[in-house]
Amino acid sequence: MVNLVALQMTSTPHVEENLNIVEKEMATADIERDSLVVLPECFACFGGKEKGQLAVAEVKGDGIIQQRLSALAKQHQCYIVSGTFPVKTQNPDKFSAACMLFGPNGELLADYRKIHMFDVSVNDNTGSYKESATTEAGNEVVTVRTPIGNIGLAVCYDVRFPGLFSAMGEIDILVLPAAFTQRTGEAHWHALLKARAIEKQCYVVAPNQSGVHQNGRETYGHSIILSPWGDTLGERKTETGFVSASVDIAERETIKQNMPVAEHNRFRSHFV
Ligand SMILES: O=C(O)CNC(=O)[C@H](CS)NC(=O)CCC(=O)C(=O)O
Repeated sequence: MVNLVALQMTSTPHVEENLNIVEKEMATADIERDSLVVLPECFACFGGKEKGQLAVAEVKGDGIIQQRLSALAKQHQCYIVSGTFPVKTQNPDKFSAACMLFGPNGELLADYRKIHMFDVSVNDNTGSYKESATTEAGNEVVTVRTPIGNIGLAVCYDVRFPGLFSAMGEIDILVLPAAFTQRTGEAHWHALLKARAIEKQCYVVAPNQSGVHQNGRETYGHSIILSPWGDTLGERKTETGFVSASVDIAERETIKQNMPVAEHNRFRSHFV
């Protein structure tokens, strides 16, 4: 069995404050060895000044956020997905949204950079979003084989693009850290995530930001864990805290044998 865990937060613009919340929540929860703990998008720094994240962006491999998450994974002997945090790029005016996976010995196992930029208008109190103004889009699909299963990494707005998940090929677990807005969350969060769980016949661990943030943005919460059949195994609608589910990855085999969609897919050649 594998213990899947999503941490819901209302992150602030302050890295130290957010790191302390993660460490406190993990200290109080009974995180089993080899659990997969997933943090939400922008867990370390959310909102604040327009370029708040730019100010705290780290160099890959050499930053306080990476060091603290690596140490936390080692301390709890678990896997930690870093939600996202800003990592410096060649462009001094932009960072990339890094979603890193740390293993139970603190080792860096994967480094995904959010591909789809949320440049949209939403009828909420923020109105228009222009993520590409400060964030450099990634361009690499990342999956990683681990002892607890094959893990695909995606972030927030990525969930709307089925081609990314087709390109991932066979995965047991999809992790999807998010900062979904209240408005689009009400409309699309559950439908999109259930669609990914059902079409990929995989588990989905989707921690979201929740509540009203210091910059006035409102995020939807409803962090959720879904089965390969699309059933809700756990959900946390509001407030900071964990949602978890203990699952048997082998259950996927029965679902796939009964409904071998990957083999029946007539468009498979288009992606992999
Ligand atoms: O910029 C920050 O401070 C934190 N980052 C975010 O909030 C990101 C980019 S603006 N949000 C999303 O991608 C929302 C996607 C979404 O809500 C949808 O696809 O409906």
